[in-house]
Amino acid sequence: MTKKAIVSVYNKDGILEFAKELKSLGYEIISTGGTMKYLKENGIDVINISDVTNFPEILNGRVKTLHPNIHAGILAIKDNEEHVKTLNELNISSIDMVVVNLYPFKETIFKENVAFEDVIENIDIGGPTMLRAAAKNFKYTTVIIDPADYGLVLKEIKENGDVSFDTRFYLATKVFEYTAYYDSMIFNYFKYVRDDKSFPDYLTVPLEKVQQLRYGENPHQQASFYKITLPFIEKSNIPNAKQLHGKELSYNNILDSDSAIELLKEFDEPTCVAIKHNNPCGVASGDNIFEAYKKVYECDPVSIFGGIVAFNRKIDRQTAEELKKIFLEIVIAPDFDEDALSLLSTKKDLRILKLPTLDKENVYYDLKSVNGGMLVQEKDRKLFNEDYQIVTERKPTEKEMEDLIFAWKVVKHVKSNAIVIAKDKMTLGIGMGQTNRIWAVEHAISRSRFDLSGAVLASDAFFPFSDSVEAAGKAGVTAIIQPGGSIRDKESIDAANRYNIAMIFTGIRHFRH
Ligand SMILES: NC(=O)c1ncn([C@@H]2O[C@H](COP(=O)(O)O)[C@@H](O)[C@H]2O)c1NC=O
Repeated sequence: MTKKAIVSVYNKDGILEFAKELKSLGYEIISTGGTMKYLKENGIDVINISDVTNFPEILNGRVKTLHPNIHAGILAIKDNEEHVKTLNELNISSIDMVVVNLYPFKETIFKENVAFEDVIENIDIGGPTMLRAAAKNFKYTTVIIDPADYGLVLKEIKENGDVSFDTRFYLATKVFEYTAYYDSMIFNYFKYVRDDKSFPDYLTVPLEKVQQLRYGENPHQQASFYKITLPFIEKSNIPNAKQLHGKELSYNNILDSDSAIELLKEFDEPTCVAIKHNNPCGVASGDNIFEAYKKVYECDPVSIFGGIVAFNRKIDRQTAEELKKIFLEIVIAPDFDEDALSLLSTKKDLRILKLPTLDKENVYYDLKSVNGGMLVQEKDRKLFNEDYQIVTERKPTEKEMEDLIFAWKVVKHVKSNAIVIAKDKMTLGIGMGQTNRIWAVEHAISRSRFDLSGAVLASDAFFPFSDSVEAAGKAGVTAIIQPGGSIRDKESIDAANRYNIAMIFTGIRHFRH
């Protein structure tokens, strides 16, 4: 019996050549309106889908292939006598191949100012229905969703007379991969339009591969990088950064760049951030980014080696000249002066990334994987409560207050237990990832290269004992910012008063695990 293929494609790339070859291999082609017209105009004889359904395409194309004559033809188990008998009785032809790709939902939602009606019309219904039916019945039906697979299918038919089981299984898997992704975009888009910020019972996230990575966190681990393809989430992130120069990004580069960008977003004034192993090793604000970078370098000239450095202003030649002096993995900025870029580009291996924006609106859920699951939370985008309290006898001076806010912004991005000591909008000591708070304080003090007199200290969570305040006081710290909330707060406040330290309770903590 003549084999039959349904061809109904939005993306017509390669379809002419494919259809021509299919015909020459003895297939009959059944097509929908636009596809039929295109194939016929190009000299390929096809059967109108309406001649199979005995029904016109109606409702502006909303219903064209949704018919039992089509779906029974696709879904019948070809070696099941009952199924074959039913097809014969109802005069339904068996379908051997389904070639379908879908309305461009993603491209539509990414259009600027797109009308919701347009979005709705670009939800393909008939296409996924045929694809899913054919993919379910892959033992008997070949299904092609991706034009890249036309060649593979033709090759197998030419060489073996049919498509192999393995290939049909592979093609069916691709269908479910894509239709799940497609539906996930629709679900997230609807939720967004409804302004629904709840945590759904079933969470699907539309993720598209950006890059097959050379390896994961370590060279023996394979890895890939995916981006969320939703138009309403902020663009100031690593998947949207444009690489202007250098080797391809590694897994760890992507993680560190993400941390750098997220920290940078806390600041409006010219600021530079240096990240090493996912923690800041220097952060500073200044009148310009050259000054900010010089301060960052001074914070910790050892750790910055091989680090990631990010700026919230365009990079000029003077700053590029400084950056060029040391080995850095990545430089990130919203833009680069031409001469600065050519100077940095003389460093063969330096990766240079340009950020499209630094906006911080509409973040997607914060997702973190655990073995066998995913933790989902809101992103930590709050800095402190409006009603923060000054709990000591002495209030912070205006200068201390500026430095306290600076240190608080930084400590939010340091792995817990986290302590940041800062002065003149520059980190002087950072204690990160310690298993108790006093060690984080001691680390921040002992690793500092500076005299800490007049410096301020930020702690990401409350002090359980007064020992941290004592250590800070002895080191010369004059003001502290911390959440408060310990049952021993009074002991910390008393210690602060003894050292004439001004202390603020923010009422909000910033653990980062
Ligand atoms: N409504 C239907 O029965 C239906 N059947 C197939 N489609 C889609 O229509 C498109 C092709 O249409 P045309 O051949 O008219 O250009 C394909 O993307 C296909 O997935 C349909 N359209 C939307 O649901």
